[in-house]
Amino acid sequence: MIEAVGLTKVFGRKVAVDDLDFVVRPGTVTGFLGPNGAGKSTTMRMVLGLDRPTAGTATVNGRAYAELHHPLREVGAVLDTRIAHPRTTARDHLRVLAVSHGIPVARVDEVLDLVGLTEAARERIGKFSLGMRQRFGLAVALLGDPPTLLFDEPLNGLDVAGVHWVRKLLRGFADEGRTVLVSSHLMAEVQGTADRLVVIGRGRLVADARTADFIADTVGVRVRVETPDARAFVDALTAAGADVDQVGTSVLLVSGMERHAIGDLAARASLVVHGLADEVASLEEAFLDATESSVEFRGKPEWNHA
Ligand SMILES: Nc1ncnc2c1ncn2[C@@H]1O[C@H](COP(=O)(O)OP(=O)(O)OP(=O)(O)O)[C@@H](O)[C@H]1O
Repeated sequence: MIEAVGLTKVFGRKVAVDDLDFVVRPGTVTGFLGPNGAGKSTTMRMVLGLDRPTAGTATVNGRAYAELHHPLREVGAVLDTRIAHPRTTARDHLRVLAVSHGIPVARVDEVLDLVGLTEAARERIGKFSLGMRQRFGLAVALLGDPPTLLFDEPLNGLDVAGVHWVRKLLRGFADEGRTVLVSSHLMAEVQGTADRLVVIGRGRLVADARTADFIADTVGVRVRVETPDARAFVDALTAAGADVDQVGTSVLLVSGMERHAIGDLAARASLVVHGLADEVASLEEAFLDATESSVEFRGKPEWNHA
C-alpha cells in the first residue's frame, strides 16, 4: 500500500504538491492523473525517497522509502530512464544493481527476457530508442520482483504492441495482488486499465475514487436513444423533465431519466425505438471537466493564421 498524508512539496515559491492525502491499495491498478505540472512526478519522487517532503509523509507499507530494508525488492519504479549511464549496456547496469541489492544475478536475464530486450542486452543504453528505454526502465523496476510498482508515463514511445503488452502486464501485476500506481496522459488507456484513480490539479487532490464512479459522478450517466421519431421523442422527453441532446437526425443523448423509464415513455407515446443503451462517458471528458479549473498550461483554442 502506498499512502500520502498531508504530503506537501514547495520549491522556492512554487507549491508543487499541496497537502495531498491518498491511499493506493494492493490488487488494483490505480491511475495517477493530472494536467501538466500538477505534481505527479514530484509526488512519485517523494514516495521513492528522491525528494524530501516539505511537510507530511509518503510511505510504502507504512514506512518511508529510506527506512525500507530491501528497497528494490519492496518497490519498483519506472521514472526517468536517463539515469543509467549511456555507455553502459542494459545487462551490465542490471547486474550491478542486482549485486548491490542482494538480488540473484540470474534474475537479470529473466527480466531482460520478460521485457523483450534479450537481443539488445549487450547494446549500449545510449543507443536505445524511446520504446527500448521504456522496456529497460521496466526491467529495472521488476528486478527485485517487488509487490509495489510505480510507473511514470510507461506508455510513452511504445508501439501499439508495446502498449498492449504493458496494459496486460499492469493488469497481471494487480491480479497477483501487487500495488500498482501509474501516471499517464493517455485517458483511453487509463480508462481501460485502471480500477481506481487519484486525480490531482495544481498539487491538490481532485478525486480519489473508482474509475467508474469518477466518470459517473463527474459527467453523469446518459442514455443513447436511436429513433426515427426524433422530433416527437425530444418533445415527450423534455415534457417529462429529461435533458436531451440531439446528436444526429435519429440519435438522442438523454440525461436525467433512466433507460427503462425512457422505454416505458416510448411505449406509452407509441414512439418507435431502434436502440436504447446506457452511454459510457469517456474518462477524457470526465478528466477535462474535473480539472478544468486547475489547468496551468493551456494552448490557444486555435491557430492564429493572421
Ligand atoms: N526540482 C524542481 N525545482 C523547481 N520546481 C520544480 C522542480 N520539480 C518540479 N518542479 C515544479 O513543480 C511543479 C510540478 O511538477 P511535476 O513534474 O511534479 O508535474 P507533473 O504532474 O509530473 O507534470 P507533467 O505531466 O507535465 O510531467 C511544476 O510547476 C514544476 O515546474
